Amino acid sequence: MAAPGEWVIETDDLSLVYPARGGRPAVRAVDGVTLRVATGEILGVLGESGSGKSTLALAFAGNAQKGRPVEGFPQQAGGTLTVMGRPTASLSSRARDRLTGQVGYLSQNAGDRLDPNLTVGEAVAEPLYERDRRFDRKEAGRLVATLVDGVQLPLSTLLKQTWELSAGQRQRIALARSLVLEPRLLIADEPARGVDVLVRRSVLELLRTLQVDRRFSAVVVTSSVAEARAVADRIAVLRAGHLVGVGGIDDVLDDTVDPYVKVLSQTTPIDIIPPESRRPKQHRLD
Ligand SMILES: Nc1ncnc2c1ncn2[C@@H]1O[C@H](COP(=O)(O)OP(=O)(O)OP(=O)(O)O)[C@@H](O)[C@H]1O
Repeated sequence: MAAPGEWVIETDDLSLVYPARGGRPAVRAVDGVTLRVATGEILGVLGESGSGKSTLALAFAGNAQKGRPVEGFPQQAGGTLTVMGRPTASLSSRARDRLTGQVGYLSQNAGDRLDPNLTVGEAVAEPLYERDRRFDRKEAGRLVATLVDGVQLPLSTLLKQTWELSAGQRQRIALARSLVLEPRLLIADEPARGVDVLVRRSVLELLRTLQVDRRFSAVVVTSSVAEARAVADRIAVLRAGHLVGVGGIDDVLDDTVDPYVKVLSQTTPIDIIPPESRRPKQHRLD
């Protein structure tokens, strides 16, 4: 258990709302969530569709505020959220930009959203130049090559256009891109959702390997116990915006009386990676 001050994310009774817009009623997507993420751990977030996982991930990446939010982002309607020591509710826009720049965010479809006009090398390096137009080219090349190697793709990939890659390769490149600014915290929202089941696991295992090597903290939204086991130290389970379990995976699955968690806990054993196999030894190149 981490000592006080070693939490990279802390929420207390956090509620997140999408305000009413254009005739649509307001939606309370997250309701009264209290949890903490320790420095250096990966917290997996599980829950059925619509339970509030993506909304929580957006807030953890620094995108929720007290005032009226940008379209698509939630409003912090109650409670507190502190990310890397900074309460997020009423940051100035400059402080918010600084925070969102320090947190890596990987969305479900990040691979598909890579600019098709860029080479892979340019796509991975782009955040460096968005932050500092005069960033040293040699240093950028070194960082990008290390990351592309880290996501288990050959360096020849750097010269390809992003559209030339498979969906799984694109998602790996998106993972590399989300790490190029060397974030202390990565928020990954179902980072392998769009890719097929086998490749999906390899993306998650890669994320785990990179996290061990680079020692960042992470919150990873996943859709199955197997994926959570492959990647997370602890899990938090959401149901209809409420936190219904948090802790070690087996403890949460054993202890709960929540019907959704019960269903999760009955996932067939074949779907579950045994602990001794969690550290990937080899990666397939897809
Ligand atoms: N931009 C938005 N505007 C209004 N309501 C939204 C918005 N995004 C999500 N919601 C609503 O908030 C609730 C939680 O959605 P959220 O996407 O966080 O759930 P989720 O657990 O990530 O679901 P999924 O697994 O399907 O991605 C749902 O009722 C959803 O309809």
